[in-house]
Amino acid sequence: MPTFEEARATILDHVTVLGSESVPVLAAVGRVLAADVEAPWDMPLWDNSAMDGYAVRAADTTAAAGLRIAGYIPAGSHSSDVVAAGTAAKILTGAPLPPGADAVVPVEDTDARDGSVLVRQPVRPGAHVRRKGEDIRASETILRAGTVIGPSEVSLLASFSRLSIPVVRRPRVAILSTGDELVEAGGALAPGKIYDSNALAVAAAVLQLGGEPVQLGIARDDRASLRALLVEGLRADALVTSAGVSMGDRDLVREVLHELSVRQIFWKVDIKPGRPTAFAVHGSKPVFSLPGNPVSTLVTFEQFVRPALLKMMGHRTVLRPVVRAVFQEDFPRKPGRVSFLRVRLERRNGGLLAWTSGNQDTGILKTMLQADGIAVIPADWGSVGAGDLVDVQMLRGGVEA
Ligand SMILES: Nc1nc2c(c(=O)[nH]1)N[C@H]1C(S)=C(S)[C@@H](COP(=O)(O)OP(=O)(O)OC[C@H]3O[C@@H](n4cnc5c(N)ncnc54)[C@H](O)[C@@H]3O)O[C@H]1N2
Ligand code: MOO
Repeated sequence: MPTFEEARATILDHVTVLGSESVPVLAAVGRVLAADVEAPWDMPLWDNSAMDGYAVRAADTTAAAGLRIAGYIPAGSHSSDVVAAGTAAKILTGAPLPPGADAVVPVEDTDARDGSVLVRQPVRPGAHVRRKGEDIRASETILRAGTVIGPSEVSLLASFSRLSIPVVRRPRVAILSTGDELVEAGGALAPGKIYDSNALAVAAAVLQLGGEPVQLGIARDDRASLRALLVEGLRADALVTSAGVSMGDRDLVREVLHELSVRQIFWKVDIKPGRPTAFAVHGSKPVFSLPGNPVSTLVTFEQFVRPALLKMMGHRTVLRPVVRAVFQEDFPRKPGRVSFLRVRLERRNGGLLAWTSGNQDTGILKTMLQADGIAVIPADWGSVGAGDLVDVQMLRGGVEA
């Protein structure tokens, strides 16, 4: 049976980055650039003023002489009139520097009167001038493949009028619930039946990381039903099933997958919850069989499916940030397997404190809702005590304002 780390590493070894597609820049937000982007031209395109003021010859400003105002260049216009010795041109921020000028004097450092301007302090050549190409040079690589597209990247692309870019495809993730007890949410319940919450929970998790969920519905605990839906699911980029993988005599998922030539890589991981998790591949497509208890489904998705899908989408950062926190209670446990504890976090005096969010049974969904993170307790630890330092995977970013 693989350890937690072995299982996660094995999964990541078996998945590869999907192909790419060209999409509009706004549709690319949060997605991963699939090819380097080069600057088509210099940025700025030409020398221009960084201030509202006067374009001058720096040499003219050494004597406190008045310069005749010989032109006006607002943003959006340009002038090819040379700024001759003893003259200045009024200029606004962003406007191209006129020929002859080599510096800009901000308006607040001048006194203008009767068509001429007095510069109070000498300025050096280049003062308040944004040089052609000072930000970016033509043909420079401005974005590297692997970059996650956000507002700064979009700003850069828009400044070059680049409206579409190649990004890694979003995985289509087929989702299958299994079990005779399940009824699709919205349907009528009968004795012994419960609503299928896992399918929507997994779909939500897939959406949250940028994938495209494909709902297959519910397979019954018989071979024919499972087979039909699993075949359909294997057409997607990845398949996630829930339930039907433990010891019950009706836990048929792995058997039917095997009949469909899906190669099992492992079954069962040394973790709690989530031990019956299975991982298999169909060609290069990953197939995750998660345990059915809704908390186990969410926790194992988080630990195994999320990093794999992020890798398929080209992300290099596939794991949650981990923080160290001081545990605030006693949690009895025996050494053996890694435990995932749902914890609340609080920042006090610059340090992080962690409490369990309540009952840790896998039948208790409420404590998943109340968790800020998942504390990962190493396999060889015994009981966790107040004061112990624990590593916590952050499920939500940011802090309350
Ligand atoms: N003899 C053993 N029994 C069990 C073991 C074991 O090692 N030996 N492991 C237990 C653990 S741990 C888990 S987790 C479950 C996992 O079993 P399955 O993945 O086969 O899932 P089921 O038994 O079908 O269901 C478990 C539980 O979850 C509910 N469920 C299932 N699917 C959904 C869904 N889509 N939406 C909402 N709830 C769902 C189901 O009704 C059960 O209550 O096995 C233990 N047993
Ligand atoms: O995997 Mo079970 O996941 O411990 O509830």
